[in-house]
Amino acid sequence: MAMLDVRHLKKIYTTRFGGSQVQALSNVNFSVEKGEYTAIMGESGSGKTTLLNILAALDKPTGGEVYLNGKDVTKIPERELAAFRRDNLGFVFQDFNLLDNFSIRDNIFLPLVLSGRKYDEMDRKLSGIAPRLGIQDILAQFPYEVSGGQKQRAAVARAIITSPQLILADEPTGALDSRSTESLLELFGVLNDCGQTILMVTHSVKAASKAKRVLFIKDGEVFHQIYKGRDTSETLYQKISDTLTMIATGGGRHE
Ligand SMILES: Nc1ncnc2c1ncn2[C@@H]1O[C@H](COP(=O)(O)OP(=O)(O)OP(=O)(O)O)[C@@H](O)[C@H]1O
Repeated sequence: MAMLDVRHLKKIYTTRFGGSQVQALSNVNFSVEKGEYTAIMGESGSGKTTLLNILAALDKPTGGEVYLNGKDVTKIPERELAAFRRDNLGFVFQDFNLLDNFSIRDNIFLPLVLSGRKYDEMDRKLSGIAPRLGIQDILAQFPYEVSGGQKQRAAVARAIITSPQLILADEPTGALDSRSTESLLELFGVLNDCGQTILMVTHSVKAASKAKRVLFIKDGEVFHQIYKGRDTSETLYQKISDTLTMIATGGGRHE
């Protein structure tokens, strides 16, 4: 059984007043096996964020199902959603989403605090991951006192401290300079090598070329996908660029 199974996903937004409708997703189908590292690409407005929000159970689809380890996340009752997300998913966002009034340490602890863990346990978990992320020296500092790259590393620590089934990343390198981008992508690679399943929405060909598989969304469907296989990141980079050019120039479906 696939870890994540997305079936016939459809999302139609209806504007509040005029009743005009936007079809953001028409029929999205794909699955992700445990341990995969997948990037999702597509032109602006192609429905990537909509898809990620539905996978994260932050929004409901108009139709279709999303199974995470056999459980349909679209059917989880509202009152169970926060706990479901906390127990199963790790999030990494473009703008880090750290709380300014919390130290880096407390930001990282937050999901564990919310699920009622003891301080000793939280501290033990953090000691296990902080050196790998290179953030041991900034744990007492506040988000506004550290660099963008450090903030994103703290956000990754917060995402993995609960040992989530799946990391969902939305444009994680979008606010980073090239050095921090490089280091974040390296970190995702290491996490994936250790078995972490990652799904990342990105506009960056560079970021996507570090994944093991790239899905392209167009017109609300999965239009094409590329597996890295034995290719180098450079070869994958070229294949992604070619596909994006084809999409932008209205090329035909490739599957
Ligand atoms: N809340 C909403 N109400 C109405 N339409 C929406 C809403 N959110 C998104 N849309 C529309 O749905 C479509 C898909 O949007 P979405 O944000 O998922 O695309 P995206 O691929 O993530 O774009 P980008 O790369 O620019 O972030 C777009 O046409 C967008 O205008």
